[in-house]
Amino acid sequence: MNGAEKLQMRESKQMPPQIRGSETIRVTLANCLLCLAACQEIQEKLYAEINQLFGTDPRPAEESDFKNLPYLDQVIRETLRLFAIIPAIPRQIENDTQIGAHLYPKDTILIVNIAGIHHNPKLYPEPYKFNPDNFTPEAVSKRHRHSSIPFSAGPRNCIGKEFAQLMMKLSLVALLRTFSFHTSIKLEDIKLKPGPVETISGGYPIRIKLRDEGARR
Ligand code: HEM
Repeated sequence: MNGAEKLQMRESKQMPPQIRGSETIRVTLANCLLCLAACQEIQEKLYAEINQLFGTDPRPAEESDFKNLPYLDQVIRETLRLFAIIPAIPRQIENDTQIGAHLYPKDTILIVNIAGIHHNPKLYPEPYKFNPDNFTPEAVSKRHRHSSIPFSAGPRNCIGKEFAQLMMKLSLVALLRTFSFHTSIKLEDIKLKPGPVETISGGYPIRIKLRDEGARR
């Protein structure tokens, strides 16, 4: 079986279509723009990083640029922490398994609570605040490597992870170079709507402004 056939088989047998497609990217990008609109100082810090790299050069971003945009990476990782769009995943265990004080018999279905991990105050002291500094190299080095798992972990993790991150970075750079985003919504007032991909209930208003011609690159 070649790589494409394997991917097709995994897609058709395992996952609801929303989880494996562009829906995940669309929802995460919308969540990210809302976070940036609600936190202007973070949006401007990100814009400054992008502006410093591109200056007056009108060329579009490409993959090799992203090693020079560390704050962009932090912003996306923090968005996926705060809004774990796939908040939980099931796992059926193959053998009797001891976890802490509990012995789970073979075939038990356990739920990995991704959102619970991401909002654990022992890992993130202010779990409901949008704070990309949760993902500075220093902060990451102090936490367990599975303290942020929006794409799951292990051999069955998300096969589209790299593609999704690339698409989100390309889109955000293009959007932020041209527009600024504004809202009066407070992130703490947002309600989530459960589904295969968790979205924000009822939508939310964002004002999009064209950046000044002088500031725009
Ligand atoms: C922000 C974007 C995305 C997030 C947060 C995300 C998250 C996840 C998660 C949590 C899983 C479950 C893995 C598990 O059960 O351990 C998964 C599986 C999967 N994802 Fe994604 N995903 C995203 C984008 C994508 C994209 C763009 C594609 C396709 C190009 C994709 C393809 C898949 C496939 C095929 C699986 C099933 C893997 C398997 O069962 O072996 N995902 N994803």
